[in-house]
Amino acid sequence: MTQEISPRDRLSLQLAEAVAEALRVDLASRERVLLVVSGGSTPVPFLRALAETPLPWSRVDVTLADERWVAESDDDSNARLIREHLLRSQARQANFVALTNAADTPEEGEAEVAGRVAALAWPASAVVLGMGGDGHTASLFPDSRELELALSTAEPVVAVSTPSQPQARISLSADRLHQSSRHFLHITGDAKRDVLGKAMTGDDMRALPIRAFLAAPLGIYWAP
Ligand SMILES: O=C(O)[C@H](O)[C@@H](O)[C@H](O)[C@H](O)COP(=O)(O)O
Repeated sequence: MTQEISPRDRLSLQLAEAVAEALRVDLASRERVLLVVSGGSTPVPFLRALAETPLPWSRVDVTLADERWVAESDDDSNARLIREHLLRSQARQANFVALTNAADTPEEGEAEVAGRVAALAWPASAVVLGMGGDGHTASLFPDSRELELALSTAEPVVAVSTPSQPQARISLSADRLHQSSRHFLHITGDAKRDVLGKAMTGDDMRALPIRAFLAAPLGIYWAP
C-alpha cells in the first residue's frame, strides 16, 4: 500500500523538478547558474526535495529573494533555513550567498550586499517567490516606506523597514528579481489563492506588490 502523498508535498516535488530542469538546461550552456529562492515556511518541503536532486551543484550559486536582518543563528534567518533545508545531501556543494553582513542595520550593510549580489551569475535561471496574505513578495511589503523605491530602483538590493514586520529586512529589488529566465510562485491554501486572484484583477502594485510579477510568465505552483 503506497503511502498517500499530500497535495502540498506533491506540489513541492513538482516545483523541485521544474527548478532542477531549469538549472540543468542552463548548465548545459553556462559555466555557472543562479537560483534565487524565498524564505518563510512554505518553501521547506520544496527546498528539501530540491536538495535530493543530482546536479553539478558546485556550479550553482544560490541566494535569497530577501532576508531578515538577523544573525544566521536566529530562528527567523532565511539563510539558516537555506543552510538547514537546501545545502544538504546532493546540494551541499552549492555556493550560497547570504544577504546580511556584520553591519548593525541593512541600511549600513546595503552597499556591500549589493556588490555581492551583483557579482552573481545573472540573469538567474530561476526565481522562486512566495507571497504573504497581504500580497507581499520577497520583502516588498505594502506598508513599507521603501516600497516605491524597491519597485523602481535599478539597484540590486534595498534595505526595507515595515511596521507590520518585527525585523528590519533587505530585499532584492523588483528590477533584480525580474532578471531571471524563469519565475515561479509557490503558495498554498485558499487564503493565498484568493489574494492572488484579487491581485490578478487589478494593477496597483503598492496595494499588492505581487502584481509586479504578473505581467510576465510566472509558473504558479499552488495547492490547497
Ligand atoms: O522572508 C520571507 O518571509 C519571505 O521571503 C517572504 O516573502 C515569504 O515568501 C512570504 O512571507 C510567505 O511566507 P510563508 O511561506 O511563510 O507564508
